[in-house]
Amino acid sequence: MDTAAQYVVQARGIRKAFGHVEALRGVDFEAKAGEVTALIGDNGAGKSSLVKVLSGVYVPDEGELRIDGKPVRLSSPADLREHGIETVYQDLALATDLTPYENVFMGREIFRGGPLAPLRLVDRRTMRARAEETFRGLDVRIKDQGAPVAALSGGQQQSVAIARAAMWARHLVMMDEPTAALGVAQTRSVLELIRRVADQGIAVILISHNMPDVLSVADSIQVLRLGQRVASFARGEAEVPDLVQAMTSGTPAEAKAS
Ligand SMILES: Nc1ncnc2c1ncn2[C@@H]1O[C@H](COP(=O)(O)OP(=O)(O)OP(=O)(O)O)[C@@H](O)[C@H]1O
Repeated sequence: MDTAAQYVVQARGIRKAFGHVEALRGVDFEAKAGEVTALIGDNGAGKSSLVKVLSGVYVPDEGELRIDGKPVRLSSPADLREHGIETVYQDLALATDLTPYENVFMGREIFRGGPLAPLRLVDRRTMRARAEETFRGLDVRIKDQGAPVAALSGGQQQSVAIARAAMWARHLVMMDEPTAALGVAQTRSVLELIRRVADQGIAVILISHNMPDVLSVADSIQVLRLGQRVASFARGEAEVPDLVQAMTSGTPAEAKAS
């Protein structure tokens, strides 16, 4: 039986309005450790708004948010990091003139002699070694670790952003359309990377418009429509037409038990 404690993140009855627009109208949502949970829905269904609530960017008007079973109030993205939650946004937020390891540690640098050392010298060697260990652990292969991120392919840049999130996340990584700009081969390798991140015991929330991608990688698929969750499918329970049907005409009454 499902219990609150079994979920890394659990949202209940989340409401968020912007003036007269009700972006979220009592959304329920949950994600488990070690699983990829896809969040799908037509344009304007409320996916980005929900992710922004889960990442502390928006404070919900109503509803409850639990992390590891405990009620939390996230009111800034900094709160989120404290809870071990990372987000990979569409623009990746990489500094393209910096190397992969500098990006991994951007804003979280390690200093020689620790945080209280009189001379704040960045410990490049340790940072690079730790970042490379993370890349290896996730099988992210980057030919030239000393080159700026700008020199990498789109797929490799996406992989650096995902590996960075996975390294810092203790609980949850959220990814907004991570394969939208990629070709076929790069998409496949990023999907495999997403699977490996989940296999490390982290909960992954994946927003995607690409139904075959979602079906290939997700353990659970949750469908939003008009600011509400209208369906929830476990792996193997749905094919593309079922997803499209739920996205375009689902009603909460039709939702399968989640
Ligand atoms: N900051 C905002 N101000 C006003 N309205 C907003 C704001 N953010 C979202 N909305 C509205 O809330 C609704 C849900 O939008 P949201 O971006 O969450 O949907 P989405 O499912 O992510 O859509 P898309 O796939 O197009 O990104 C839409 O009607 C949108 O216009």
